[in-house]
Amino acid sequence: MRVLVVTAVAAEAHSVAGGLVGCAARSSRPLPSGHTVTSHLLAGHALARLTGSAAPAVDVLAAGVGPAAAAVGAATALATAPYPYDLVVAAGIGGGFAPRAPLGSLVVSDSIVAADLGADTPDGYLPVEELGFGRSVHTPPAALTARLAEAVRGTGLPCLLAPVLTVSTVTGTAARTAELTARHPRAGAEGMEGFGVAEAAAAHGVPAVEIRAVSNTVGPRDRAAWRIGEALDALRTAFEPLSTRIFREE
Ligand SMILES: O=C(O)c1cccc(C(=O)CC[C@H]2O[C@@H](n3cnc4c(=O)[nH]cnc43)[C@H](O)[C@@H]2O)c1
Repeated sequence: MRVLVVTAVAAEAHSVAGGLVGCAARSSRPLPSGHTVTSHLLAGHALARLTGSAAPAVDVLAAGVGPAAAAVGAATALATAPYPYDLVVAAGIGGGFAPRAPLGSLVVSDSIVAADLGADTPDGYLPVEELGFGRSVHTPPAALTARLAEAVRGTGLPCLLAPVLTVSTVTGTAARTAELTARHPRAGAEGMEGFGVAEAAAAHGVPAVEIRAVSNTVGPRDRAAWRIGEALDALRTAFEPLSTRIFREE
């Protein structure tokens, strides 16, 4: 399986790469945007065994913060890759919805939702579907997300299979948290890139999934409570079983 992992920032990309068991960076491919895709060959990867080539199995890209940067980075990587990808993963730290997704836990997306892609009206929020154009939800393959979540749980880390919201503005008030929770009662996490990555993947006919390691709780802003280091460690741990099990499949 060839996998493109898209993070926002380099620290997240390093955590992902650090979790890819038994491999180091093999090559890097600069994109016209100035970003770099770093390629990793998983040890014993079946494709490499078959071809004898150093074909990369997992490519990691730090594309920038926000859905637009993520979409541009992912789309450019997909369009310029010398081989087709089988899966795109949006990965990074994120806000967790309490009590479902505590600090340091993981959330695997059973849907990737653009939570602010719509219209505000006196009668409430309308998603783009109700405005008559576009889409605000991508649904990853259920069998794949179940296996990803199960693999992550095997590390001992709590892992929720739930909707992951994409927002352009980090939630920082109780009122906004309540609004999002009312609209998405099962939401596990929010981030700022997943929907952009999923749109790019969909344009290339490749399935996409999002994985968030919870660094902070969605709610009133409290910088002292952020656990970014813990979340980056959890992200690294989560990618270990993905690289030893799921990504090795043909
Ligand atoms: O200044 C703040 O209050 C604040 C709170 C949380 C996160 C930020 C960021 O600038 C990080 C954005 C970056 O990290 C992801 N992320 C992490 N936590 C959240 C969150 O609670 N809501 C949305 N995104 C989050 C995000 O994907 C970005 O890549 C600032």
